[in-house]
Amino acid sequence: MLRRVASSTTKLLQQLSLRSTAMPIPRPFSSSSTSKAPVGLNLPFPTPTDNKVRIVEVSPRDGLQNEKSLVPTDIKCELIDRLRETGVKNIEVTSFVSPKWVPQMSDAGAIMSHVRGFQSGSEDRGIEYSVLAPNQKGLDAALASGVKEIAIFGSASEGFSKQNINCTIDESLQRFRGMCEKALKQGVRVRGYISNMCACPIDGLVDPKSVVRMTKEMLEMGCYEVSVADTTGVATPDQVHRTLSAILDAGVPANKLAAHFHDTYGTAVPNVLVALSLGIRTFDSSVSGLGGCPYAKGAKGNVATEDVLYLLHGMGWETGIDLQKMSEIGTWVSEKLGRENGSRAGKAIASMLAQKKAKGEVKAEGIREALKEKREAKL
Ligand SMILES: CC(C)(COP(=O)([O-])OP(=O)([O-])OC[C@H]1O[C@@H](n2cnc3c(N)ncnc32)[C@H](O)[C@@H]1OP(=O)([O-])[O-])[C@@H](O)C(=O)NCCC(=O)NCCSC(=O)C[C@@](C)(O)CC(=O)[O-]
Repeated sequence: MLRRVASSTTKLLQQLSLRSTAMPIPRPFSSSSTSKAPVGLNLPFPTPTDNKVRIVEVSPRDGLQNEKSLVPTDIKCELIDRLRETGVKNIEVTSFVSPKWVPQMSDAGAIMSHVRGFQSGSEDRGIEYSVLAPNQKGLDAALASGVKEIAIFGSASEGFSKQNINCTIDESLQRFRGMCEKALKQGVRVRGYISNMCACPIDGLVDPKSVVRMTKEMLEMGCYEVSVADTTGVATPDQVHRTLSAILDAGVPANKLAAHFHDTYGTAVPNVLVALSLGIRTFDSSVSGLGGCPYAKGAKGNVATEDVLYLLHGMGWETGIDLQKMSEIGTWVSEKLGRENGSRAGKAIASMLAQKKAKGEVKAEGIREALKEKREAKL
């Protein structure tokens, strides 16, 4: 997400009547929009028949695509290797996009040849690896690299569509149709992404109708699921509720949707809760909250996987992912990239473990006991 979008302080700021700070604060939305506040939020606790949530770990792609310095390919491969040990079943590993615009992803072929190593051998643990493809050229390169799943990505707003993928919404849908046809014929699954589910950094507020239309078209053309994204992390839970409800009210089943939140204003975890309360059971997230929005200084990355896991596991939802291992990856990758760990849960867990270890009270793998002790101490 890129060049053509660099100085986007325009309509959204005007609509929000805010100072031209790095990112607009989305507070005035509710007064100016026609949205009705949700009547009440029923906390989404699991039941014996509905207790599983699927996490799509997007750190190798969305988490790294905006890193300023090129991350060495072997670090990316090690990140994937480590993620494989956590129990996560979906990893978005890279994207076949123009290296002119996203040099960080220019090693997509090398990443896929690493991934092919597990897919072809006995190492396959039922993990699905996906890659982004923006056009036929990207699709052909992805297919040649042996992918089994691609993700196409469009925007619910025209401004962003033109700047990110160099075409209008209509053109993008037409392009995606051809890509889907070709991928599906070769037995490759297709996932759809829709950016700017509530607001666009260029066009301002986004009409849910546009998100509904794109979701329906992407499903019709053969996407097995559509991930609806708050690209710049400005949406508040009422806005997310409004847009997701509009999609569901249009007849799209919740199990065909995923939610993809960024955490610029700290609303990503509450937004996960809202999506969960509406029946959505698939969430994209990035270890240690890696990622960032190139459109606005100060914008943060994807919602941190550790924060989502802490929320879900604490409420009784099952993800099959080991929070301790994920937190350790968060610490490791933050150090490798010279970044602060962007996960609150990850940092808290790391510091609790460090204290315990310093006192000789816990071994490296003893975090579950440490968390249990903490919980019992609270009771
Ligand atoms: C959109 C296009 C494809 C338009 O590509 P284009 O229409 O060909 O125009 P262009 O001017 O951008 O093309 C520039 C050069 O890239 C080449 N090119 C063109 N396509 C490819 C390709 N697939 N692989 C390799 N090279 C490619 C193309 O042939 C040309 O080569 P040149 O003639 O200069 O030598 C290109 O601009 C591009 O790849 N842009 C990058 C888009 C991108 O990666 N955006 C970020 C990911 S989306 C995202 O993060 C949102 C998401 C999914 O996370 C959800 C959310 O949070 O919102």
